[in-house]
Amino acid sequence: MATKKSVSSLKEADLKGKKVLIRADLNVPLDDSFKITDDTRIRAAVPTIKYLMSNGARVILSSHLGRPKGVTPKYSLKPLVPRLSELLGLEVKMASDCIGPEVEKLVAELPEGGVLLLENVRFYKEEEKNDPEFAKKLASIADLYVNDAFGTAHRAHASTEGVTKYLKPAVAGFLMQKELDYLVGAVSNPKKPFAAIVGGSKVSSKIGVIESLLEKVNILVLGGGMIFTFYKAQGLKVGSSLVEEDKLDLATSLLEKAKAKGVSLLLPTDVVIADKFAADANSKTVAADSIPDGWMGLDIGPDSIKSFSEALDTTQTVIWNGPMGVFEFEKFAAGTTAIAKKLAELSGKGVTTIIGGGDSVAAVEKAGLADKMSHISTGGGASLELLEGKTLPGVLALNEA
Ligand SMILES: Nc1ncnc2c1ncn2[C@@H]1O[C@H](COP(=O)(O)OP(=O)(O)O)[C@@H](O)[C@H]1O
Ligand SMILES: O=C(OP(=O)(O)O)[C@H](O)COP(=O)(O)O
Repeated sequence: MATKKSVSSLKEADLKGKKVLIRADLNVPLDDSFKITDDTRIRAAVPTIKYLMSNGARVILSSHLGRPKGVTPKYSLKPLVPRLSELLGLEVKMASDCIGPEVEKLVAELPEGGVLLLENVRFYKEEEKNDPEFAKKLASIADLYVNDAFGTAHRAHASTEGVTKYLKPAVAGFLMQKELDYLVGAVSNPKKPFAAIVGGSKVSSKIGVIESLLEKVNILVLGGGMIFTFYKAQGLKVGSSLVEEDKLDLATSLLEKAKAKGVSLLLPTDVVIADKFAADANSKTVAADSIPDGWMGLDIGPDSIKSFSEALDTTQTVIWNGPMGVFEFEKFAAGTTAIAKKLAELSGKGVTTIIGGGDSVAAVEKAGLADKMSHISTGGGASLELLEGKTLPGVLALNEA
Protein backbone atom coordinates (compact mmCIF):
# COMPACT_ATOMS: atom_id res chain seq x y z
CA MET A 1 0.00 0.00 0.00
CA ALA A 2 1.26 3.48 -0.85
CA THR A 3 2.36 5.62 2.08
CA LYS A 4 0.58 8.93 2.57
CA LYS A 5 3.60 10.93 1.44
CA SER A 6 4.09 9.14 -1.84
CA VAL A 7 0.54 9.69 -3.03
CA SER A 8 0.59 12.54 -5.52
CA SER A 9 -2.34 11.72 -7.74
CA LEU A 10 -5.85 10.38 -7.30
CA LYS A 11 -5.05 7.24 -9.27
CA GLU A 12 -2.34 6.32 -6.73
CA ALA A 13 -4.55 6.75 -3.69
CA ASP A 14 -5.91 3.80 -1.73
CA LEU A 15 -9.60 4.66 -1.50
CA LYS A 16 -11.37 1.55 -0.23
CA GLY A 17 -13.39 2.40 2.84
CA LYS A 18 -11.71 5.82 3.10
CA LYS A 19 -13.62 8.99 3.93
CA VAL A 20 -12.75 11.33 1.07
CA LEU A 21 -13.50 15.05 1.22
CA ILE A 22 -13.90 16.30 -2.32
CA ARG A 23 -14.16 20.02 -3.03
CA ALA A 24 -15.99 20.60 -6.28
CA ASP A 25 -17.22 23.82 -7.89
CA LEU A 26 -20.97 23.20 -7.99
CA ASN A 27 -21.64 26.94 -8.26
CA VAL A 28 -24.36 26.58 -10.90
CA PRO A 29 -26.96 29.15 -11.91
CA LEU A 30 -30.46 28.65 -10.42
CA ASP A 31 -33.64 30.42 -11.50
CA ASP A 32 -36.24 31.96 -9.17
CA SER A 33 -37.85 28.60 -8.56
CA PHE A 34 -34.45 27.02 -7.79
CA LYS A 35 -34.24 25.11 -11.05
CA ILE A 36 -30.71 24.59 -12.38
CA THR A 37 -30.41 26.54 -15.62
CA ASP A 38 -26.96 25.19 -16.59
CA ASP A 39 -25.66 21.95 -15.06
CA THR A 40 -22.26 21.99 -16.82
CA ARG A 41 -20.30 22.25 -13.59
CA ILE A 42 -22.24 19.37 -11.99
CA ARG A 43 -21.64 17.15 -15.00
CA ALA A 44 -17.97 18.13 -15.03
CA ALA A 45 -17.61 16.97 -11.41
CA VAL A 46 -19.15 13.55 -12.04
CA PRO A 47 -16.11 11.56 -13.35
CA THR A 48 -14.09 12.11 -10.17
CA ILE A 49 -17.05 11.40 -7.88
CA LYS A 50 -17.89 8.21 -9.80
CA TYR A 51 -14.26 7.09 -9.61
CA LEU A 52 -14.29 7.59 -5.84
CA MET A 53 -17.61 5.71 -5.56
CA SER A 54 -16.50 2.78 -7.68
CA ASN A 55 -13.28 2.44 -5.68
CA GLY A 56 -15.17 2.06 -2.43
CA ALA A 57 -14.62 5.54 -0.97
CA ARG A 58 -17.12 7.22 1.32
CA VAL A 59 -17.57 10.43 -0.61
CA ILE A 60 -18.07 13.72 1.23
CA LEU A 61 -18.86 16.33 -1.38
CA SER A 62 -18.42 20.03 -0.64
CA SER A 63 -18.89 23.23 -2.62
CA HIS A 64 -19.92 26.84 -2.44
CA LEU A 65 -22.88 28.37 -4.24
CA GLY A 66 -23.03 32.09 -4.91
CA ARG A 67 -21.63 34.64 -2.54
CA PRO A 68 -23.82 34.39 0.58
CA LYS A 69 -23.17 36.51 3.64
CA GLY A 70 -23.84 33.98 6.39
CA VAL A 71 -26.54 31.31 6.27
CA THR A 72 -28.85 32.25 3.39
CA PRO A 73 -31.50 29.63 2.40
CA LYS A 74 -31.52 30.91 -1.18
CA TYR A 75 -27.92 29.73 -1.53
CA SER A 76 -28.53 26.24 -0.15
CA LEU A 77 -27.06 23.36 -2.16
CA LYS A 78 -30.28 21.31 -1.61
CA PRO A 79 -31.69 22.03 -5.11
CA LEU A 80 -28.66 20.21 -6.57
CA VAL A 81 -29.42 16.86 -4.90
CA PRO A 82 -31.90 15.47 -7.48
CA ARG A 83 -29.62 16.22 -10.46
CA LEU A 84 -26.55 14.89 -8.68
CA SER A 85 -28.42 11.71 -7.70
CA GLU A 86 -29.59 11.26 -11.27
CA LEU A 87 -26.12 11.72 -12.75
CA LEU A 88 -24.42 9.49 -10.16
CA GLY A 89 -27.10 6.80 -10.22
CA LEU A 90 -27.58 6.73 -6.44
CA GLU A 91 -29.45 8.68 -3.77
CA VAL A 92 -27.15 11.47 -2.63
CA LYS A 93 -27.60 12.31 1.07
CA MET A 94 -27.58 15.95 2.12
CA ALA A 95 -26.30 17.46 5.38
CA SER A 96 -27.76 20.71 6.67
CA ASP A 97 -24.26 21.97 7.59
CA CYS A 98 -20.69 21.42 6.42
CA ILE A 99 -19.07 20.81 9.82
CA GLY A 100 -20.31 19.73 13.26
CA PRO A 101 -22.01 16.77 14.96
CA GLU A 102 -24.74 16.18 12.34
CA VAL A 103 -22.13 15.98 9.59
CA GLU A 104 -19.98 13.63 11.68
CA LYS A 105 -22.97 11.35 12.27
CA LEU A 106 -23.91 11.27 8.58
CA VAL A 107 -20.30 10.59 7.59
CA ALA A 108 -20.14 7.70 10.07
CA GLU A 109 -23.28 6.23 8.50
CA LEU A 110 -22.01 6.64 4.95
CA PRO A 111 -21.51 3.25 3.22
CA GLU A 112 -18.61 2.52 0.88
CA GLY A 113 -19.52 4.10 -2.46
CA GLY A 114 -22.05 6.41 -0.80
CA VAL A 115 -22.15 10.19 -1.35
CA LEU A 116 -22.94 12.88 1.22
CA LEU A 117 -23.35 16.47 0.01
CA LEU A 118 -22.38 19.07 2.60
CA GLU A 119 -24.21 22.38 2.82
CA ASN A 120 -22.66 25.53 1.27
CA VAL A 121 -19.21 26.08 2.81
CA ARG A 122 -19.66 29.85 2.36
CA PHE A 123 -22.42 29.85 4.99
CA TYR A 124 -19.40 30.29 7.28
CA LYS A 125 -17.53 33.57 6.88
CA GLU A 126 -14.46 31.59 7.97
CA GLU A 127 -14.44 29.87 4.57
CA GLU A 128 -13.45 32.95 2.56
CA LYS A 129 -11.18 34.15 5.39
CA ASN A 130 -9.33 30.83 5.13
CA ASP A 131 -9.69 30.48 8.89
CA PRO A 132 -7.39 27.70 10.19
CA GLU A 133 -9.84 26.47 12.86
CA PHE A 134 -12.60 26.12 10.27
CA ALA A 135 -10.19 24.39 7.86
CA LYS A 136 -9.20 21.99 10.67
CA LYS A 137 -12.85 21.15 11.31
CA LEU A 138 -13.43 20.43 7.63
CA ALA A 139 -10.28 18.33 7.50
CA SER A 140 -11.28 16.34 10.61
CA ILE A 141 -14.19 14.60 8.86
CA ALA A 142 -12.07 12.83 6.23
CA ASP A 143 -8.97 10.69 5.59
CA LEU A 144 -8.07 12.19 2.21
CA TYR A 145 -8.73 15.39 0.25
CA VAL A 146 -9.45 15.75 -3.45
CA ASN A 147 -9.68 19.18 -5.05
CA ASP A 148 -11.68 19.15 -8.26
CA ALA A 149 -12.92 22.74 -7.96
CA PHE A 150 -10.96 24.34 -10.80
CA GLY A 151 -13.41 27.26 -11.01
CA THR A 152 -12.53 28.20 -7.42
CA ALA A 153 -8.82 27.33 -7.51
CA HIS A 154 -7.87 31.03 -7.70
CA ARG A 155 -9.38 31.52 -4.24
CA ALA A 156 -7.26 30.79 -1.16
CA HIS A 157 -10.24 29.68 0.92
CA ALA A 158 -10.49 27.17 3.75
CA SER A 159 -12.04 24.42 1.61
CA THR A 160 -9.68 24.99 -1.33
CA GLU A 161 -6.37 25.83 0.33
CA GLY A 162 -6.47 25.85 4.15
CA VAL A 163 -7.78 22.32 4.46
CA THR A 164 -4.68 20.85 2.76
CA LYS A 165 -2.56 21.87 5.75
CA TYR A 166 -4.49 19.45 7.95
CA LEU A 167 -5.61 16.74 5.55
CA LYS A 168 -3.13 14.73 3.50
CA PRO A 169 -2.83 13.28 0.96
CA ALA A 170 -4.35 16.21 -0.91
CA VAL A 171 -4.62 15.52 -4.61
CA ALA A 172 -6.19 16.94 -7.75
CA GLY A 173 -9.37 15.47 -9.17
CA PHE A 174 -9.73 14.56 -12.83
CA LEU A 175 -11.44 17.81 -13.83
CA MET A 176 -8.76 19.89 -12.11
CA GLN A 177 -6.07 17.86 -13.87
CA LYS A 178 -7.76 18.19 -17.26
CA GLU A 179 -8.11 21.96 -16.88
CA LEU A 180 -4.44 22.26 -15.97
CA ASP A 181 -3.34 19.96 -18.78
CA TYR A 182 -5.12 22.13 -21.34
CA LEU A 183 -4.71 25.61 -19.93
CA VAL A 184 -1.11 25.20 -18.75
CA GLY A 185 0.07 22.27 -20.85
CA ALA A 186 -1.32 23.20 -24.23
CA VAL A 187 -0.44 26.85 -23.77
CA SER A 188 3.13 26.35 -22.59
CA ASN A 189 3.89 23.64 -25.12
CA PRO A 190 1.42 24.16 -27.97
CA LYS A 191 1.37 22.61 -31.41
CA LYS A 192 2.31 25.57 -33.61
CA PRO A 193 1.21 27.82 -35.21
CA PHE A 194 -0.48 28.90 -31.99
CA ALA A 195 -3.14 31.63 -32.00
CA ALA A 196 -4.93 33.41 -29.20
CA ILE A 197 -8.19 35.27 -29.63
CA VAL A 198 -8.82 37.82 -26.91
CA GLY A 199 -12.01 39.83 -26.65
CA GLY A 200 -14.28 41.18 -23.97
CA SER A 201 -15.12 44.64 -22.83
CA LYS A 202 -11.97 46.21 -21.45
CA VAL A 203 -8.24 46.26 -22.13
CA SER A 204 -7.65 46.74 -18.42
CA SER A 205 -9.15 43.36 -17.54
CA LYS A 206 -7.09 41.59 -20.22
CA ILE A 207 -3.66 43.29 -20.00
CA GLY A 208 -2.14 40.41 -18.06
CA VAL A 209 -3.50 37.84 -20.49
CA ILE A 210 -2.39 39.74 -23.59
CA GLU A 211 1.11 40.35 -22.21
CA SER A 212 1.52 36.76 -21.17
CA LEU A 213 0.18 35.40 -24.48
CA LEU A 214 2.43 37.71 -26.52
CA GLU A 215 5.34 35.64 -25.19
CA LYS A 216 3.87 32.45 -26.60
CA VAL A 217 1.65 32.94 -29.63
CA ASN A 218 2.33 33.33 -33.34
CA ILE A 219 -0.98 35.10 -33.99
CA LEU A 220 -2.97 37.33 -31.64
CA VAL A 221 -6.49 38.25 -32.71
CA LEU A 222 -8.19 41.06 -30.81
CA GLY A 223 -11.91 41.81 -30.73
CA GLY A 224 -14.63 43.08 -28.40
CA GLY A 225 -14.89 46.46 -26.72
CA MET A 226 -11.15 46.69 -26.08
CA ILE A 227 -10.29 47.28 -29.76
CA PHE A 228 -11.46 50.89 -29.62
CA THR A 229 -8.71 51.77 -27.18
CA PHE A 230 -6.24 50.35 -29.73
CA TYR A 231 -7.91 52.27 -32.59
CA LYS A 232 -7.81 55.51 -30.66
CA ALA A 233 -4.17 54.92 -29.73
CA GLN A 234 -3.51 54.70 -33.49
CA GLY A 235 -5.25 58.04 -34.07
CA LEU A 236 -8.58 56.71 -35.40
CA LYS A 237 -11.95 58.23 -34.49
CA VAL A 238 -14.07 55.86 -32.44
CA GLY A 239 -17.35 57.80 -31.97
CA SER A 240 -18.89 56.88 -28.63
CA SER A 241 -17.37 53.38 -28.52
CA LEU A 242 -15.95 52.07 -25.27
CA VAL A 243 -12.50 53.59 -24.71
CA GLU A 244 -10.17 53.52 -21.73
CA GLU A 245 -8.40 56.85 -22.06
CA ASP A 246 -5.82 55.92 -19.43
CA LYS A 247 -4.82 52.81 -21.39
CA LEU A 248 -3.91 54.47 -24.73
CA ASP A 249 -0.15 54.35 -24.05
CA LEU A 250 -0.45 50.77 -22.94
CA ALA A 251 -2.28 49.85 -26.16
CA THR A 252 0.52 51.46 -28.19
CA SER A 253 3.17 49.59 -26.25
CA LEU A 254 1.33 46.27 -26.69
CA LEU A 255 1.24 46.87 -30.45
CA GLU A 256 4.97 47.62 -30.43
CA LYS A 257 5.72 44.60 -28.31
CA ALA A 258 3.82 42.34 -30.72
CA LYS A 259 5.83 43.77 -33.61
CA ALA A 260 9.14 43.32 -31.82
CA LYS A 261 8.30 39.72 -31.01
CA GLY A 262 7.18 38.93 -34.54
CA VAL A 263 3.64 38.18 -33.40
CA SER A 264 1.04 38.80 -36.06
CA LEU A 265 -1.48 41.01 -34.23
CA LEU A 266 -4.83 41.30 -35.97
CA LEU A 267 -7.34 44.04 -35.20
CA PRO A 268 -10.75 44.12 -36.92
CA THR A 269 -10.77 46.10 -40.18
CA ASP A 270 -14.52 46.74 -40.05
CA VAL A 271 -17.05 47.04 -37.25
CA VAL A 272 -20.80 46.88 -36.72
CA ILE A 273 -21.85 50.13 -35.14
CA ALA A 274 -24.98 51.12 -33.22
CA ASP A 275 -26.68 54.41 -32.41
CA LYS A 276 -27.25 53.31 -28.81
CA PHE A 277 -26.23 50.50 -26.46
CA ALA A 278 -29.40 48.46 -26.84
CA ALA A 279 -30.70 45.26 -28.46
CA ASP A 280 -32.98 47.30 -30.74
CA ALA A 281 -30.40 49.91 -31.74
CA ASN A 282 -30.07 50.95 -35.37
CA SER A 283 -26.95 49.38 -36.80
CA LYS A 284 -24.65 49.45 -39.83
CA THR A 285 -21.25 48.14 -40.84
CA VAL A 286 -18.40 50.57 -41.46
CA ALA A 287 -14.63 50.45 -41.96
CA ALA A 288 -12.63 50.69 -38.74
CA ASP A 289 -11.47 54.20 -39.66
CA SER A 290 -14.98 55.50 -40.45
CA ILE A 291 -16.95 55.39 -37.20
CA PRO A 292 -19.17 58.51 -37.18
CA ASP A 293 -19.66 60.68 -34.09
CA GLY A 294 -22.46 59.46 -31.86
CA TRP A 295 -22.14 55.82 -33.00
CA MET A 296 -20.48 53.00 -31.09
CA GLY A 297 -18.86 49.77 -32.26
CA LEU A 298 -20.59 46.72 -30.82
CA ASP A 299 -19.31 43.88 -33.03
CA ILE A 300 -16.65 43.02 -35.57
CA GLY A 301 -17.72 43.22 -39.24
CA PRO A 302 -17.83 40.61 -42.05
CA ASP A 303 -14.41 41.53 -43.53
CA SER A 304 -12.82 41.03 -40.13
CA ILE A 305 -14.59 37.68 -39.70
CA LYS A 306 -13.15 36.65 -43.07
CA SER A 307 -9.58 37.73 -42.33
CA PHE A 308 -9.65 36.31 -38.79
CA SER A 309 -10.97 33.01 -40.16
CA GLU A 310 -8.22 32.86 -42.80
CA ALA A 311 -5.57 33.48 -40.16
CA LEU A 312 -7.07 30.82 -37.89
CA ASP A 313 -7.06 28.32 -40.78
CA THR A 314 -3.26 28.27 -40.57
CA THR A 315 -3.10 27.24 -36.90
CA GLN A 316 -2.71 24.04 -34.90
CA THR A 317 -3.71 25.39 -31.47
CA VAL A 318 -6.19 28.17 -30.66
CA ILE A 319 -7.16 29.59 -27.30
CA TRP A 320 -10.12 31.95 -27.00
CA ASN A 321 -11.02 34.28 -24.16
CA GLY A 322 -13.68 36.98 -24.43
CA PRO A 323 -16.45 37.65 -26.97
CA MET A 324 -15.93 39.60 -30.21
CA GLY A 325 -18.92 41.86 -29.57
CA VAL A 326 -21.96 42.42 -27.40
CA PHE A 327 -23.18 38.89 -28.10
CA GLU A 328 -25.97 39.24 -25.54
CA PHE A 329 -27.78 41.36 -28.19
CA GLU A 330 -28.75 39.24 -31.22
CA LYS A 331 -27.88 42.06 -33.64
CA PHE A 332 -24.28 42.16 -32.41
CA ALA A 333 -23.64 38.43 -31.91
CA ALA A 334 -22.53 37.55 -35.47
CA GLY A 335 -18.79 38.05 -34.90
CA THR A 336 -18.74 35.93 -31.76
CA THR A 337 -20.89 33.20 -33.32
CA ALA A 338 -18.70 33.13 -36.44
CA ILE A 339 -15.57 32.64 -34.34
CA ALA A 340 -17.30 29.86 -32.37
CA LYS A 341 -18.24 28.15 -35.66
CA LYS A 342 -14.73 28.55 -37.03
CA LEU A 343 -13.21 26.94 -33.94
CA ALA A 344 -15.72 24.08 -34.10
CA GLU A 345 -14.74 23.52 -37.75
CA LEU A 346 -11.02 23.61 -36.89
CA SER A 347 -11.53 21.12 -34.03
CA GLY A 348 -12.99 18.73 -36.58
CA LYS A 349 -9.72 19.02 -38.53
CA GLY A 350 -7.56 18.14 -35.53
CA VAL A 351 -6.72 21.64 -34.30
CA THR A 352 -6.65 21.95 -30.51
CA THR A 353 -9.29 24.49 -29.52
CA ILE A 354 -9.48 25.76 -25.97
CA ILE A 355 -12.20 28.06 -24.65
CA GLY A 356 -10.85 29.88 -21.64
CA GLY A 357 -13.91 30.32 -19.47
CA GLY A 358 -16.41 33.08 -18.77
CA ASP A 359 -18.43 34.78 -21.50
CA SER A 360 -16.76 32.97 -24.40
CA VAL A 361 -18.05 29.69 -22.95
CA ALA A 362 -21.55 31.16 -22.72
CA ALA A 363 -21.27 32.22 -26.36
CA VAL A 364 -20.08 28.78 -27.50
CA GLU A 365 -22.89 27.15 -25.56
CA LYS A 366 -25.45 29.57 -26.99
CA ALA A 367 -24.25 28.56 -30.45
CA GLY A 368 -24.69 24.86 -29.51
CA LEU A 369 -21.03 24.12 -30.27
CA ALA A 370 -19.68 23.26 -26.81
CA ASP A 371 -19.17 19.57 -27.53
CA LYS A 372 -17.13 20.36 -30.65
CA MET A 373 -14.26 22.09 -28.83
CA SER A 374 -11.16 20.31 -27.47
CA HIS A 375 -11.61 21.90 -24.06
CA ILE A 376 -14.07 24.27 -22.46
CA SER A 377 -12.96 25.60 -19.11
CA THR A 378 -15.34 25.52 -16.14
CA GLY A 379 -13.59 28.52 -14.57
CA GLY A 380 -13.80 32.13 -15.76
CA GLY A 381 -11.63 33.93 -13.22
CA ALA A 382 -9.44 30.88 -12.64
CA SER A 383 -8.66 30.33 -16.33
CA LEU A 384 -7.91 34.02 -16.80
CA GLU A 385 -5.42 33.95 -13.91
CA LEU A 386 -3.78 30.81 -15.31
CA LEU A 387 -3.47 32.40 -18.76
CA GLU A 388 -1.90 35.43 -17.10
CA GLY A 389 0.77 33.05 -15.80
CA LYS A 390 -0.34 33.28 -12.17
CA THR A 391 -0.20 30.35 -9.80
CA LEU A 392 -3.54 29.28 -8.35
CA PRO A 393 -3.50 28.83 -4.56
CA GLY A 394 -5.81 25.81 -4.74
CA VAL A 395 -3.36 24.09 -7.07
CA LEU A 396 -0.20 25.16 -5.27
CA ALA A 397 -1.57 23.69 -2.04
CA LEU A 398 -1.87 20.33 -3.76
CA ASN A 399 1.68 20.44 -5.09
CA GLU A 400 2.91 21.15 -1.58
CA ALA A 401 0.82 18.45 0.02
N1 LIG B 1 -17.80 46.40 -28.53
C1 LIG B 1 -18.18 46.22 -27.27
N2 LIG B 1 -18.61 47.25 -26.53
C2 LIG B 1 -18.99 47.07 -25.25
N3 LIG B 1 -18.97 45.86 -24.62
C3 LIG B 1 -18.55 44.81 -25.32
C4 LIG B 1 -18.14 44.94 -26.68
N4 LIG B 1 -17.76 43.71 -27.10
C5 LIG B 1 -17.97 42.86 -26.09
N5 LIG B 1 -18.43 43.50 -25.01
C6 LIG B 1 -18.84 42.91 -23.73
O1 LIG B 1 -17.77 42.31 -23.06
C7 LIG B 1 -18.34 41.46 -22.09
C8 LIG B 1 -17.43 40.32 -21.84
O2 LIG B 1 -16.29 40.77 -21.27
P1 LIG B 1 -15.42 39.65 -20.52
O3 LIG B 1 -14.68 38.85 -21.51
O4 LIG B 1 -16.26 38.89 -19.55
O5 LIG B 1 -14.42 40.39 -19.71
P2 LIG B 1 -14.16 41.86 -19.37
O6 LIG B 1 -15.50 42.52 -19.16
O7 LIG B 1 -13.38 41.72 -18.12
O8 LIG B 1 -13.38 42.33 -20.52
C9 LIG B 1 -19.66 40.98 -22.64
O9 LIG B 1 -20.68 41.27 -21.70
C10 LIG B 1 -19.83 41.79 -23.92
O10 LIG B 1 -21.12 42.30 -24.08
O1 LIG C 1 -18.22 31.12 -10.70
C1 LIG C 1 -17.05 31.17 -10.35
O2 LIG C 1 -16.13 31.96 -10.96
P1 LIG C 1 -16.25 32.55 -12.49
O3 LIG C 1 -17.56 33.30 -12.58
O4 LIG C 1 -15.04 33.46 -12.60
O5 LIG C 1 -16.18 31.37 -13.42
C2 LIG C 1 -16.49 30.30 -9.25
O6 LIG C 1 -17.48 29.45 -8.71
C3 LIG C 1 -15.83 31.16 -8.18
O7 LIG C 1 -16.80 31.94 -7.55
P2 LIG C 1 -16.38 33.32 -6.85
O8 LIG C 1 -15.93 34.27 -7.94
O9 LIG C 1 -17.64 33.76 -6.11
O10 LIG C 1 -15.23 33.00 -5.91
